[in-house]
Amino acid sequence: METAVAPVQWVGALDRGHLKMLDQRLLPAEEHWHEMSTYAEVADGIRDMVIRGAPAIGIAAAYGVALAARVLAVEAERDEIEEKLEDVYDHLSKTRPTAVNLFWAIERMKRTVAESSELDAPALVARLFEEAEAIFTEDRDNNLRMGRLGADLLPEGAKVLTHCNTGGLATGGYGTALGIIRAAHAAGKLEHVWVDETRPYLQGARLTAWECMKDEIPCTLITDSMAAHFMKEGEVDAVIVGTDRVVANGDIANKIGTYGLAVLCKHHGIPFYVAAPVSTIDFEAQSGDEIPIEQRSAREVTHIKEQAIAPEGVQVAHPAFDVTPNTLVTAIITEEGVVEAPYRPNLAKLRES
Ligand SMILES: CSC[C@H]1O[C@H](OP(=O)(O)O)[C@H](O)[C@@H]1O
Repeated sequence: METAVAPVQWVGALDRGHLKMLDQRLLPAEEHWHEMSTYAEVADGIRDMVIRGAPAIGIAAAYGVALAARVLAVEAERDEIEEKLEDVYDHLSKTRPTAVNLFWAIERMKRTVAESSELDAPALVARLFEEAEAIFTEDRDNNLRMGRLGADLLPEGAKVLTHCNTGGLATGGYGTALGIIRAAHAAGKLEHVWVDETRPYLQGARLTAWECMKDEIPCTLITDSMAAHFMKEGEVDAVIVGTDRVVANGDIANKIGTYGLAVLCKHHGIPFYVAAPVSTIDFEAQSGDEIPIEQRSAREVTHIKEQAIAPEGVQVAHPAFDVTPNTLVTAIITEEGVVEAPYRPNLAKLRES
């Protein structure tokens, strides 16, 4: 039975309910859900990585817009709501810069408002909650399709290595790369998953290992520095990662450490697959050079929880993502199909989907 946990859940009636958000900073030790009723709370949750993962960030932002409209509708008429939502879009879009799903979801909510000019304020609020729910359920359905397509690429008895967390916690509740791993496991094709701990934020150790153990997927936690060794020992048949942004030429941004895995795969002749819903494709950006790379705090590198693991005042670099050139990508697995090089024309076909 699939036990993938969705990172957000709407609870209660639309007019009185709230958004539950699982605090992923506390996993695996504690499952704590925040109750959110304002877009500012949702924005803080995204910025502080209470919720993280490209699709999950987009879903949360969509609910943030709907919550904002609900508050505005108490006193404002429809047209004033549309005007005031501009500040909400701006506030949410400034939370994190790399995952394109955030901007994709905000734009989709903005388009929904523009296309609902005939609705009065209460009806507009209801329509926005409907759209946020659609973004959520479409993502999970896309994950399931992506999972099946990706699992078909793997050999029987596959030993797969993955990086960061791309499971239910990062999406609408099934996963992109971890969704493929889930599907392969369900099909009896998966022997083993090597789970990169993914320093410094430890999404692999804290989140992916937690999801795999809940689903009884055989996994081994390794430090990021061990990946090369296991590839050299012939213990890795494929690497599957998620992504925060695919651009028009097939370059991809993903959690820091991904580029190194792609180079290792090239050296060892191991397929390097990227799992990406179409919502993660930025068709406007032409190459990876255009992808904004989030720089996060020094403390996330120098401390684990409250324990310092480096001398106070040491200089720290913390790019949270890196860019892998399309030349190192074996295939991009989307819900619309498996995309191979040449990426620019083949990705462009997805634009109409
Ligand atoms: C389903 S793709 C998730 C993607 O997002 C992660 O970044 P973060 O944990 O900082 O939001 C990582 O890059 C994953 O591949």
